[in-house]
Amino acid sequence: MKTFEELYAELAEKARTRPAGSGTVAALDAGVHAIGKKVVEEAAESWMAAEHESADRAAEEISQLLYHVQVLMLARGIGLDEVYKHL
Ligand SMILES: N=c1c2ncn([C@@H]3O[C@H](COP(=O)(O)OP(=O)(O)OP(=O)(O)O)[C@@H](O)[C@H]3O)c2ncn1[C@@H]1O[C@H](COP(=O)(O)O)[C@@H](O)[C@H]1O
Repeated sequence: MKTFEELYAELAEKARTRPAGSGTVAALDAGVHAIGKKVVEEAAESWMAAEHESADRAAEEISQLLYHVQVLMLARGIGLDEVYKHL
């Protein structure tokens, strides 16, 4: 288990070191447009799971949404603080 902040730190490190086999590195290389499409796809899956499936399934889809949102942030060079200041 990891927190939102711990996942962001892990993904930022992947972006910096670019290890072979990293899905995050592949997503970053695909670019903002492709990442944005994944965000929308996972948002829809989160909505459908919340409406029609168990809370655990919805939580799983939401975790994937949060992952792709973080990848989008990294692709645009947006840090956690830049988002938090708007909360
Ligand atoms: N938390 C996640 C995470 N959540 C979602 N995903 C990606 O999002 C996809 C969502 O799964 P779906 O089944 O909904 O999508 P899919 O359509 O089957 O998948 P695709 O064919 O579109 O890839 C997964 O296949 C993963 O590619 C994630 N990929 C990585 N992480 C974590 O990110 C960290 C870095 O991962 P790597 O960069 O791969 O090393 C690790 O701690 C991972 O656990």
